[in-house]
Amino acid sequence: MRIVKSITFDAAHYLADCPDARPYARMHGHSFTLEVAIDGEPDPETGWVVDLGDVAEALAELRDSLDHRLLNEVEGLGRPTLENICRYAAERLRARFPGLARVRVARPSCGEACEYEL
Ligand SMILES: Nc1nc2c(c(=O)[nH]1)N=C([C@H](O)[C@H](O)COP(=O)(O)OP(=O)(O)OP(=O)(O)O)CN2
Ligand SMILES: [Zn+2]
Repeated sequence: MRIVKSITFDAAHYLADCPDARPYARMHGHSFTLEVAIDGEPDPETGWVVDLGDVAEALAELRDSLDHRLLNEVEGLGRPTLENICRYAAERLRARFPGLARVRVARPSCGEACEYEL
């Protein structure tokens, strides 16, 4: 089975060194959604794959590191693309949730998303 939980966050970023001086080379902001999927067999006693309360706790920590920040300054994130935000989240959640199967980061207002299948 697969359980899914998501958060939203708002953050600023810029993508320097773009070809043709694209507008996103300048600092601007987005609302992001970040969704994780965790696979596993439900425990026969608890009836859950993992406690969604634990997932909520881990996602709140992750959100704290991203929300209302300049993503270019977030340590360990690298160039703030959707791809690197997915990787950043996966690196922080993997050890705690070995069944982590997918991280999806989207910018709904732009119709853009990256899906990282682990
Ligand atoms: N492979 C990727 N390509 C691009 C990424 C990315 O994360 N991965 N990111 C960008 C820009 O950051 C992104 O497209 C946003 O650019 P922006 O100009 O801000 O987008 P919009 O104008 O469409 O969005 P608004 O919210 O309306 O400003 C580019 N490529
Ligand atoms: Zn952008």
